[in-house]
Amino acid sequence: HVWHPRRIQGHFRRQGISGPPRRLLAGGNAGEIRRMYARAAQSPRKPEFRHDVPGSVAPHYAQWSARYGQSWIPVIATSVANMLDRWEVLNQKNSEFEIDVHKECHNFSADVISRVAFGSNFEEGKRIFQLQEEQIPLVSMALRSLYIPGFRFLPTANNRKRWKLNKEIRESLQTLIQIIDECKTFYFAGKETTANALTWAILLLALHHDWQVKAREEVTSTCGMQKHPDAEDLNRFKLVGMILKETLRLYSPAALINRMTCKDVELGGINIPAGTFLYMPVISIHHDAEFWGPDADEFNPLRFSNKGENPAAFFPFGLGQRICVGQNLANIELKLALSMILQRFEFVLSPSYVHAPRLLMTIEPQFGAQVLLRKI
Ligand code: HEM
Repeated sequence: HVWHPRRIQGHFRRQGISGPPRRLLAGGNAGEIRRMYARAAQSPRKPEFRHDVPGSVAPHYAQWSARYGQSWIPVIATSVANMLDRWEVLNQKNSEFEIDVHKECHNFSADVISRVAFGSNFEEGKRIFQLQEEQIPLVSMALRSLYIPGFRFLPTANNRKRWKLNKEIRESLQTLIQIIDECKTFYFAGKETTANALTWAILLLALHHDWQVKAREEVTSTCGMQKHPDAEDLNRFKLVGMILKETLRLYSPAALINRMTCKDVELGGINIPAGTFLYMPVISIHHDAEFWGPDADEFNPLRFSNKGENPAAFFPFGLGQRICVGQNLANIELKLALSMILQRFEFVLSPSYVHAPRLLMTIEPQFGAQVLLRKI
């Protein structure tokens, strides 16, 4: 009873998440919560009919979240900082040095999804990510090849390899937690998409140096060159936000969204029978000159400067009931990582970078994303 809360508190502290101090033998923070409610109830009645409800209804949340912050940001910032510290070590001669940011971004987003969703770090989840990475080309091939009913049950070499990987992933996760399939989606959806979005954002800013300079100015004028951005800083990063949207438009990691009709439907005046496999071509809609104008294929973050977005033309996170549950996390993660990279490094494309976007479940640079960095 006494040790368990301390262990839990230690567990969160190690991940950079602090909270109110624990009171020994007082039922955790229950006493403090009771006092906060009592104070809220005694505070003078307000003459006006105002709607600032949370302070009276959830006083402990209002006060603690203001004092200790919301949890993702410091955790993710620690993860970015670890990556950037490693980059600095590579830069011992204090000159320009090359990094494949594609690999780096994958390790980073793997670390983040492990920490925020599973409470472990990348080292512990490594085997699961390796196995899922091996699965990507197999699944990608299976999706593209001719469909023969029952084929996926035949013991072909490819299928046997898929089954074996699946079994190993399942066994690795079983030791961690019980809701296996949800966890597989979380690991995969949380890592690949975000890693590739960050990779493309870095490549685009390496190519468009003017935007890199403007974005860096925005970041450093808001929170300097040292401080890890907090939630309020992130809200002020308008240009960084526009750059990320433009990245998600041009290189939408989820390039195609699949659906299978479960009953006969009519769509746009066409009858579609049950069991038809449909693609929503997100990437093509994001590049449609009819909607975006003649510069649809150009990098122009300004197009996101004022007007609200049209969800029929811009939906990198999907739409409707199955919209991405990780959208919020992804946006915070991308903004934090990009702004912290801008604080510490200047970068240009390396001559060894070869532009070859390809779809392998998500859109990735086929030969890596080599950029030359220089510490600021
Ligand atoms: C830039 C990053 C990301 C992009 C572009 C993205 C995109 C998407 C899209 C388009 C869908 C809908 C798929 C469909 O309708 O069939 C989706 C679903 C999903 N995403 Fe993301 N995602 C991103 C990051 C994340 C992260 C960080 C997580 C993990 C926390 C995550 C977890 C999920 C899950 C669990 C679903 C399935 C939701 C459901 O079916 O109800 N995603 N994502």
